[in-house]
Amino acid sequence: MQIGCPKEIKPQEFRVGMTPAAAQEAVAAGHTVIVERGAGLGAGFTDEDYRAAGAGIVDTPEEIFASAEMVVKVKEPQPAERRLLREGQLLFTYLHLAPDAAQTRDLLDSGCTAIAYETVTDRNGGLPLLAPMSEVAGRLAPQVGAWTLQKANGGLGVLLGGVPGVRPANVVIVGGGVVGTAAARVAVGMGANVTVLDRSIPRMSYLDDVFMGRLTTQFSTAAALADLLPSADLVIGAVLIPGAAAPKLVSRAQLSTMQAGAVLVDVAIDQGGCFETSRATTHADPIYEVDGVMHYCVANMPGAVARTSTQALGNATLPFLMALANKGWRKACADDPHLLNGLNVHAGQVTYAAVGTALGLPSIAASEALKS
Ligand SMILES: NC(=O)C1=CN([C@@H]2O[C@H](COP(=O)(O)OP(=O)(O)OC[C@H]3O[C@@H](n4cnc5c(N)ncnc54)[C@H](O)[C@@H]3O)[C@@H](O)[C@H]2O)C=CC1
Ligand SMILES: CC(=O)C(=O)O
Ligand SMILES: [Mg+2]
Repeated sequence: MQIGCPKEIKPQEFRVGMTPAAAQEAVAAGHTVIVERGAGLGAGFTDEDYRAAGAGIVDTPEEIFASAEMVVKVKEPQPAERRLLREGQLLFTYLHLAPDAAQTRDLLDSGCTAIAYETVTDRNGGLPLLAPMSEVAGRLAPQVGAWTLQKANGGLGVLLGGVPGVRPANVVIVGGGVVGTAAARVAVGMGANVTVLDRSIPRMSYLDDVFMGRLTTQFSTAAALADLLPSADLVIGAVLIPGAAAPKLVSRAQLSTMQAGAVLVDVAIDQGGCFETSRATTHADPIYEVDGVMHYCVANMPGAVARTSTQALGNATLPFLMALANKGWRKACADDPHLLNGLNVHAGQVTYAAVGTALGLPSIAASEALKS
């Protein structure tokens, strides 16, 4: 199979879809890999590294999209990339379609087959291609929250860990999954007073066990969150209903109950955000203020630490990438129901129910797409 890896073009996105190690494995299995010139530089990989792995270097994204049977990326295709997608072409990347009607329409119109990293599952009920980036974004969330809390950035002027004689910051983490747990680990490590809200009792039981009294868990209801907001210094949004638009858990009216200069970090922004006032921002301009409350809503947080993130993502995607290349997407998905769960769009149809529901579009079962 011809596999193509273009340079990411989302603002300040320095990750790359394939590492030289992944290219080397694909080439060793008999596939052809083409990589756009400079695609790996932001993550620390030179064109020479890819050449040494047996990949070809091409100058433009047009060359990649024109000849690759499978395009491997990190972020959802941007409008200029969507114009290059072809009927029958396989796209393997993050998509986050539920909050993104324009992208969904373009993918449907292109006739491509698109497998979304974020809805591929594993046998433990996890999301193995989302998890590595959630580990990164979760660890970054208290770090960027602490930065935003600094006075010069519009924040309260509160140090997360406090100092002897002065209380630490109150950090509320909504959603105790992969992002929430990673965020809790760092926030606890920085000395903050941490509360994690979730609706899964087994999840809270796990957190209670591993943190051994270093944080508080609370069942997530509107009332519980309303109680915590007035004293919260930093609120981290980390909920997920897989494939679906994030539920809005803090309304605009509730911002007035918070302290001026308190900070919301909405990690769930890639699924539309879990605070009513969230709108996606970029690393170039990450924060804004609404009603006195600072918001950080970068949809590609792991791009900030592109070296770590590219390696972590590449480790997780490689087995699936190899299955897709070796068997073709139909057989790979027929053999692996977890990979089939990643199928979001095929030949002009939505193949993931939560995406169809969020956007008011008809959808077919992914298993039906295997037959067409
Ligand atoms: N902005 C960025 O750069 C990145 C964003 N993300 C996003 O972060 C979000 C969280 O991802 P993961 O932690 O991997 O998901 P996860 O599935 O591991 O955890 C989500 C948690 O939310 C809980 N939850 C669901 N509804 C809830 C509610 N109403 N209140 C409280 N908790 C609730 C679930 O029980 C689960 O424990 C996703 O939207 C993901 O796409 C992930 C990586 C990077
Ligand atoms: C998960 C995601 O959207 C990211 O890593 O950018
Ligand atoms: Mg995203």
